[in-house]
Amino acid sequence: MAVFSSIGKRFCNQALNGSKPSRLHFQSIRTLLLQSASESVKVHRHSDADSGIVQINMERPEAKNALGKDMLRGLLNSFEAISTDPTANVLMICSSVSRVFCAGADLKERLTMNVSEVRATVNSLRSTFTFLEALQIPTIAVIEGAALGGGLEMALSCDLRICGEDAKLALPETGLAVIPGAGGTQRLPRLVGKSIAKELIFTGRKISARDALSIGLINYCTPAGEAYSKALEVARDINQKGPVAIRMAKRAINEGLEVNMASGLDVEEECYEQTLHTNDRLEGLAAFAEKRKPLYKGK
Ligand SMILES: C/C(=C\C(=O)SCCNC(=O)CCNC(=O)[C@H](O)C(C)(C)COP(=O)(O)OP(=O)(O)OC[C@H]1O[C@@H](n2cnc3c(N)ncnc32)[C@H](O)[C@@H]1OP(=O)(O)O)CC(=O)O
Repeated sequence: MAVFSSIGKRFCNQALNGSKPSRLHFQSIRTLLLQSASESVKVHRHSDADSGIVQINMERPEAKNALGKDMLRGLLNSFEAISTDPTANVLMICSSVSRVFCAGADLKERLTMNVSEVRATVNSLRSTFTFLEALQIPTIAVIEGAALGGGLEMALSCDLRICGEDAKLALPETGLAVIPGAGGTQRLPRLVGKSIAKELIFTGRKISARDALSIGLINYCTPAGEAYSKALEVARDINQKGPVAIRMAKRAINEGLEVNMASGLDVEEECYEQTLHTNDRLEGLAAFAEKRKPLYKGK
């Protein structure tokens, strides 16, 4: 489905949470509703100079964006569609629900499941977030309010995390007598180190955006309500770069960090090679020589 829409004032929950609005809240951001992946997941494409920026909005207010079956299916469908779209350059994952990014696993649905259904659901959460992490394009989690359990695990699967200062982040699963099962035990320590990750997972403690910034869990802590504006600024910056270069830089970093330095440098060489034969590389040099902005086509 493709419907022109404007996500202007309600593009993300920060516009609804009663906090002081930033200038950007009053801009109408023109987007195209590409896909209603499910009742609770909507995919928008930004237009004009921002085409290349794709945005997923989670919209399940009655359950604070908890990851029930419909939401999870919608997210996976969206990620799959974006993975095959050569014109998508950067993805922002947002919430349309006030004061919450995502409340994690759907605990009411979970109550009705037997052991094998729980196992299948957790496996599905884990594989969906692994798919998200493996997307070739940069991904940004835009967090205002609560990012808890599976909600934080989704954000951990993104490349960047940008939070309003009222955000609260936690992996509270041990308080429910389970462990973070959607990648949290693996991605959190890789990001913040073993010792801090253990403390956060053992205690389930909620931390503020400022504390999250200080331990390297997030990239920016903005004034409350301004995470979206900052994320859009970063997305616009990325969207203007050579698309093949951005994909190759992400691949080189992700694959290189899983191996030793010598093999990592081989990965870098292989990724550089992919940029060598693009018209965009020549366009970058021509634009420099002609003192103008480059116009990249992703080829
Ligand atoms: C991925 C794996 C595990 C997990 O993710 S475990 C889940 C971890 N998440 C939580 O423990 C969060 C629980 N929710 C809250 O702490 C709060 O609801 C909130 C998100 C901080 C919001 O608080 P607020 O006061 O604004 O709202 P309410 O608490 O009144 O909630 C409104 C409404 O939403 C329902 N709800 C909230 N969270 C969930 C949820 N996770 N699942 C289902 N429903 C949720 C809440 O019950 C209220 O509904 P009512 O019918 O109105 O009571 C690993 C693995 O998979 O195992």
